[in-house]
Parts: sequence; C-alpha cells; structure tokens
Amino acid sequence: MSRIQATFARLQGQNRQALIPFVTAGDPHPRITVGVMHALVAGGADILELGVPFSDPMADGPVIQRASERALLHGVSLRQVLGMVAEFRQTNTETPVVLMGYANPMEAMGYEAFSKAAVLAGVDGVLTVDLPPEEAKERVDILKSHGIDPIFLLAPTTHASRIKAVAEMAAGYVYYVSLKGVTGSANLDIKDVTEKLSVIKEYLNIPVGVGFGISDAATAKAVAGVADAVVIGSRLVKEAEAGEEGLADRLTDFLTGIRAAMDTARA
Ligand SMILES: O=P(O)(O)OC[C@@H](O)[C@@H](O)c1c[nH]c2ccccc12
Repeated sequence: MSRIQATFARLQGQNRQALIPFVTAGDPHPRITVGVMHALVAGGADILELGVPFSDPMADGPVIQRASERALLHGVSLRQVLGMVAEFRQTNTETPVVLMGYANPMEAMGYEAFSKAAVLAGVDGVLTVDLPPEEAKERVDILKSHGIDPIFLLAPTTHASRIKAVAEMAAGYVYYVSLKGVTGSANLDIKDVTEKLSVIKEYLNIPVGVGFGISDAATAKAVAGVADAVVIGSRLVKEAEAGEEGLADRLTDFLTGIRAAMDTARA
C-alpha cells in the first residue's frame, strides 16, 4: 500500500477527509521550506502538495505566480526541491508528499531519472499540470514502476471519455478542480461541485479531492462534506508573501482552524 493509500484508508476509518495544503517550494526563501512543511503537518495536514517553481505557470493566478517568481529568484531548481523533500523525510516518514509542477523541468531531467530521484527523496505522488491524460501513459508507467502515484486533474469541463482515461491511469487520488479559471479564484460554488462530484465518482474507485477557491473554514467544511480531500493553496501562499517572520506559526494556526471545521463536516 502506498503512503497516500494508507493515509486515505486511515482517514476513512475515522470518517474524516484529507487536508492537503499547497505551498511553493522555496517561497519566500528556500531555507524555510522544510520548516514550513513540518508546520503544515503540525496544523493538521494529511498530505503535502509542494509546488515546483516554474517560469510560466499558466494554471496559476497572480498569488502563486509571484510565489514561483520569488522561489526562482533564489534559484530553486527541481533538484533542490527533491533535496527539501529528502530533508523533510529525515524526521517525517508518514506524511505523503505530492509534487505539483509543470512538465518542462521534469522532462529536462529526463522522466526516468526524475522518477528515480523523486522516490529516493521520499516523494509519493506527482501532479503534472500540463500533461493531458491522452499523452500521459508512458510517463505514468515510469512513475508507477517507481511506486509513485500519478495525480490527475479533472475539471468542470472534462468529458466522460477523458474521465474514463484518467480513471484507468490514476492512483492515490484524483484532483477535481472546482471551477473554470486559475488558482486563487473566488470561492467555489458548493452546489455545482457536489453535482459534478457525484458524476465523477461513478467512474472512479479512488478518493477524489477538491481544490481551487477554498480559502476559509466554512468552504473547507462544506467541501469536506462531499469530497475525500480539501486542497488549499493561494490562501497559504499569501501568508508566505507576507514574509518569512512567524510564517510557520501563522500557517499552523490557520490550518488548525480549517482542520477543526472539517472535522465537524460529517459529525
Ligand atoms: O490556490 P487555490 O485556489 O487554493 O487552489 C489550490 C492550488 O493552489 C494548488 O493545488 C495548485 C497550485 N498550482 C496549481 C496548478 C494546477 C492545479 C493545482 C494547483
């Protein structure tokens, strides 16, 4: 059983949903990222989604774009991000880490070499934003041969044929993007998400998480009522943007509030 599978199995036994915070590696400074990862776990994170900084992050809104810019300013590379995960693993062997990134840096390293280095570092899943399922098979097979779960995105506009294609390849969980648009958009429409999820779930036999437009406890609780996982990104990245000082504590405090709200979702 993969670390991601084990996490969902544990949570399901508790009738709870996974809290998946996203931060960009190296933002606001590479020296604080491992500390931030531990702070997120202290706040109740079940899985960490770590963004690999990229110069042209087209699925991201201004907040996460700026985070990428800050990290790149410090020269943060994919290799360094893997180093951060390896350092995190020295004291945390339980919390799954999913790398979120664009295809280019992974291709540049070579997919086989990347997968090898990622699993060695302690990465559990890889979400490649700009890799359509139709072109993913070969890379997915490489990831899986190294025991890494490929995480796929489904959007409100995704047609049944593509949902089926994703269902055949996906492992760990599937990430439902709640709205048309970029990360950091306004709050999602819970009625709409609920309807779409019920359709998607007919095709999938692995957990489905929801992200995009979740930035407060009320929305996180509502999503936890209908999904298996709640992803929060831009709201946390705004804390990083506010500066390094006290960042770890601010993130722990914020997530603690989210976690508490989520844990009343199906009580
Ligand atoms: O920022 P939001 O609206 O809270 O959404 C999560 C999101 O940031 C994170 O999962 C993410 C960051 N960059 C992405 C690119 C594509 C898909 C997902 C992501």
